[in-house]
Amino acid sequence: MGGGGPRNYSANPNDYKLLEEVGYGASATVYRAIYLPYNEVIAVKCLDLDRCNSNLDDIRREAQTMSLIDHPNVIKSFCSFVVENYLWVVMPFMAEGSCLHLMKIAYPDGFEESAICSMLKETLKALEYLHRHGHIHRDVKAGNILLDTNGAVKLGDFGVSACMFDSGDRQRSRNTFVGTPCWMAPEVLQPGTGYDFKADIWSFGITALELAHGHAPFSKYPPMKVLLMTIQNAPPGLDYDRDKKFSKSFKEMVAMCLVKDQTKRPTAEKLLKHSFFKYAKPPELSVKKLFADLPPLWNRVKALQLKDAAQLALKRMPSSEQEALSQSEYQRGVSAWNFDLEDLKLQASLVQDDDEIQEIKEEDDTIKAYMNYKVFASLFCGALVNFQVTQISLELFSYLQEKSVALQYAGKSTPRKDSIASEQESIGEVPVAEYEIKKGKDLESSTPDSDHWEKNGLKKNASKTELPPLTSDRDVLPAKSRTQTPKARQSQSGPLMAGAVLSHSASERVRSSERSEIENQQPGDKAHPVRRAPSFSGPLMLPNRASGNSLSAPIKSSGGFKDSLDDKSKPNLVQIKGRFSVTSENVDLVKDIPLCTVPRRSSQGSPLRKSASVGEWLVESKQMPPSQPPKELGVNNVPASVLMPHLQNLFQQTSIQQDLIVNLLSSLQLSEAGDSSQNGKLSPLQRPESNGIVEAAVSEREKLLLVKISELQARMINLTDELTAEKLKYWQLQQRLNAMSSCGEDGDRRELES
Ligand SMILES: Nc1ncnc2c1ncn2[C@@H]1O[C@H](COP(=O)(O)OP(=O)(O)OP(=O)(O)O)[C@@H](O)[C@H]1O
Repeated sequence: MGGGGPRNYSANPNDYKLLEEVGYGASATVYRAIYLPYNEVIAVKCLDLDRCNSNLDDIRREAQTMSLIDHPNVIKSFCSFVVENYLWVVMPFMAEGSCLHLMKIAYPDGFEESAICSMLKETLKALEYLHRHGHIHRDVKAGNILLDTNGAVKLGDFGVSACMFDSGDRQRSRNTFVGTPCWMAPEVLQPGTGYDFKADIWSFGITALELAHGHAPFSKYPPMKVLLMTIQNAPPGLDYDRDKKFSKSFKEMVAMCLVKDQTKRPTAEKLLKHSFFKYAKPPELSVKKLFADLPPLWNRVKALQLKDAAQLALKRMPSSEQEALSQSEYQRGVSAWNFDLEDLKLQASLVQDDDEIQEIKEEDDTIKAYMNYKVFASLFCGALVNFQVTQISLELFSYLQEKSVALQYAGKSTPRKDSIASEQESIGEVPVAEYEIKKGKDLESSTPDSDHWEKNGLKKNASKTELPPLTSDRDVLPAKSRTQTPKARQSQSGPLMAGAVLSHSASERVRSSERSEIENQQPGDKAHPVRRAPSFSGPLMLPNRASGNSLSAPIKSSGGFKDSLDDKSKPNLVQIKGRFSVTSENVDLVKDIPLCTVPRRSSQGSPLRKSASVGEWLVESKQMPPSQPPKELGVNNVPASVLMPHLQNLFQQTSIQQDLIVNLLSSLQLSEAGDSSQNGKLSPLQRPESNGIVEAAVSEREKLLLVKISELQARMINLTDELTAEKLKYWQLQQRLNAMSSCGEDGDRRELES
């Protein structure tokens, strides 16, 4: 597919030299790149097709649509083509990144009104154009408003990632939607009501609040709560007291957008005439100055990623789970939500209030929480809950494994081990404090190692032409950026034409199996290590982003999006709670990590197990000498802030173990004393014997007690194993039930169809 711009861009990946990563989303990583024939800096968005499950013909169609877009405020694509399992989309490089990035790095409390006004006006122009041409964007948010060095503002994420999730099925009524809950209009969240381009106006209003406050309303809540609040609460808005610094017209404009009744929301065209936009300054004046003193985009992105990684590492501490999940999701600006609204509402109805969420938080025990998820899911085992969060569930498992590994001090390999290591390595190299932007420029000193590409099995451009500096003296490559470069194992590339697309379709059909493969791939084989960093709060890497994100969906009047017709493509969900779910695709993982993540005692003897009685992890001190540092944690490289909670955790567990032994000892002593007195005898300890005899008796007694303790421990292990086995059986039964229920539904549907 040739470019629609004044120049043509080839579909040969060798003509492109990928440089630094400048952004990442749910299923794509964006790179600054050079188009070698023109020596021109461009952006390449590498969309991981394995992470999307939509019809590639639709992708082609949407990509074509995107190339036809011609508006100064909408990012267009020059061309797009498939490189192995990635769709490369070539587009103009927006050197200052997204508004979200800018806020995160330098304006955490939002921008001043004049800048917001300019940004919003440009965005609104883009929406007006898109709506006029029959498109809904569906993902308007600060993360998709892109800025150029001259202050130009463009709406991004149009039709590319969006189209990926919008299969041809969208013409049929369906019930799934992809978007970001905080920005989603109530009618979008309410199945059956249907929505149209006015949904973009709601998102636009939310984006206005986001730019004003530095975060979207409800962003600190988990998605189900956001869903409920959006539907049930009064619309958010600028507060007349709290937001004193903002003008009345700004407040009014926002209020007009955030009306629940979509028919009462203004069109983009009408909104552009609102008094708020009347005196908007040109963005070259109001926006350009915002990034005057900032380091280059890629260094900002790198700093944010490192900060994010550090936060994620801290978040692994169980106490901060829930909120952190939501926050990080939001902070990463990712919109990979895909859920069946009916089912999600079912779940949401169970999340009654903050107390309940708090309860989960306070359990402070991921294992326990995981079991709650199982119970939760069992309530719905017949209902086929389709909250597809395969990646997150894998990450949850990985996290659990990591937690076990960290506690074990043993070198057992886990699927995530390498990514943790690399994450920790990064953290170790750049202290958390340095992530702050005030030191962001330090990152510029990191330079790339050109062999690194090849070492990592990543794409290295065929051309070795040395290029003169292309943008500015800021064009310094960060050392690690290439590890995030997508691989092109074979250059099976070419324009995104039917042939290429169809040839790829075969791989699409085996995506489920590939997904698990992806999770198990070797470290050097990773295309996006940062994006896949183990995290509770990472994007929902969905196997089936089957609808929704595209602005190129034809404008539909109310009434669509009712039936979910793609249940078959959805893996059976086994456990679910919030964003965590275990699908049948995870069965192997589940087996690898025994249910409840209670490590079975292997022939070598696992040093870690779960006590059936105290519900806490017991660690056998013999097998985990305190002096030995945990290998996986890479003590030397991990900041104390990251390590401390692990150590505290460990300390706590060791104390519990000690307490348990002391209690056992005293209770045994008591019972023996009782036995002896009952027999009318003094216990050996009470007999007036010589010291030597007493000592011998005491040591004999200690031995006995130790034997008893061992017996008790062995019993506990057996009980735990039995419990695990029972849980496994229970889970298998649940699986069967699910299968039966989906068979029944299929049968019903076929009957209805016939
Ligand atoms: N042309 C571009 N120039 C510079 N940076 C870009 C460009 N396009 C995207 N980015 C950056 O990359 C990030 C991710 O891009 P994009 O939103 O298109 O990916 P995505 O996978 O569709 O994300 P999501 O769907 O989660 O919003 C953006 O937030 C932005 O910071």
